Amino acid sequence: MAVYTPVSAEVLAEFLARYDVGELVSAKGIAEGVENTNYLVDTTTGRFILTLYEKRVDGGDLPYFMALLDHLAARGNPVPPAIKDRSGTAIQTLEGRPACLIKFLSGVSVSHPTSAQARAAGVAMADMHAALADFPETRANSMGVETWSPLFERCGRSLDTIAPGLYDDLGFAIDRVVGAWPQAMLDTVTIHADLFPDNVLMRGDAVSGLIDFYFACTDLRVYDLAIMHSAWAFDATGAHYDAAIGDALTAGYEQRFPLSSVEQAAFPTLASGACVRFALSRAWDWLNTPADALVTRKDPLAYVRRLSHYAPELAKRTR
Ligand SMILES: Nc1ncnc2c1ncn2[C@@H]1O[C@H](COP(=O)(O)OP(=O)(O)OP(=O)(O)O)[C@@H](O)[C@H]1O
Ligand SMILES: N[C@@H](CCO)C(=O)O
Repeated sequence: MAVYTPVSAEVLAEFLARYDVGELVSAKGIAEGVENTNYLVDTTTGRFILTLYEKRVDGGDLPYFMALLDHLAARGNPVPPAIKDRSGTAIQTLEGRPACLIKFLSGVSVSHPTSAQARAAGVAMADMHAALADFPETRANSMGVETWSPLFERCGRSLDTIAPGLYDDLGFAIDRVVGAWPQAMLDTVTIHADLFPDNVLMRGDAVSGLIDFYFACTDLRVYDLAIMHSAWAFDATGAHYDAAIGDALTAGYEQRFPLSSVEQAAFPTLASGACVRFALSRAWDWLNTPADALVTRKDPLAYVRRLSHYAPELAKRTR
């Protein structure tokens, strides 16, 4: 589920009256997603997404995210900008939450992408990076390399309740990956930082939407590709790597940004960093979400297992 904050039809109709979008026809909560409340809203003029930002999105970051979406949309990237109301305001407050009405994009996110879809998604990421080259705003990565050790320590020995020995194994991996992090050697740009298959909408083999920019930040460009690679090229358990998908994704990206020898050499470390980052955020959520909550908890171990592919030297310490 992802409706943390209910919005009644009356309140929504009043909210929509600020915009030139016609009148409310129907609204229903969207089950996918875990971070924010999302409604699919139909009006007499079209279809929209209403997002109410929950705990993980800081309202103070919304102007950055919305400027980023406007920048990309203006350059032809398939992203959903927020709709502005009659006074030109995009970021609103609804039921005590920051909220935006967002352009609806057609397409579906695929759970098992084909090579052709992975290639198209790699091209779409490269197009996005090219379009962001002149985006002037910056935002620190709230899940960046310097946050991993503190978050790891906040999880603490409770990690061993997820799997015996996880505290020692993940701590070992974090030390190695952070120690080898190639920060100064690579381009720093604006990145999406969470371009999982569920954040790419597709129509057939074509990308029709890139969504969920709420981790977007200023960080290493090839780290964005590494995050995407780690998210797309494994089965759900994280134990099985699909080389055809990984290669297609990278080949699509390299049409525009061929990886230099330095980037190729850094890639396993960057991808291991992605494994650490998502293992940690999932572990934190796992430990802090009651087992009977309506939200489906994501498996941290699926990311720990991916480390064996990118960093076999860490494998003996991971499962
Ligand atoms: N602009 C859009 N156009 C069409 N569908 C959208 C749009 N934005 C969101 N959706 C739909 O809503 C779902 C949830 O959106 P989103 O991934 O942004 O939510 P979230 O709670 O931030 O999720 P996540 O767990 O991925 O962080 C998506 O899977 C997609 O089906
Ligand atoms: N994409 C993330 C969740 C949202 O940040 C994950 O699968 O762990």
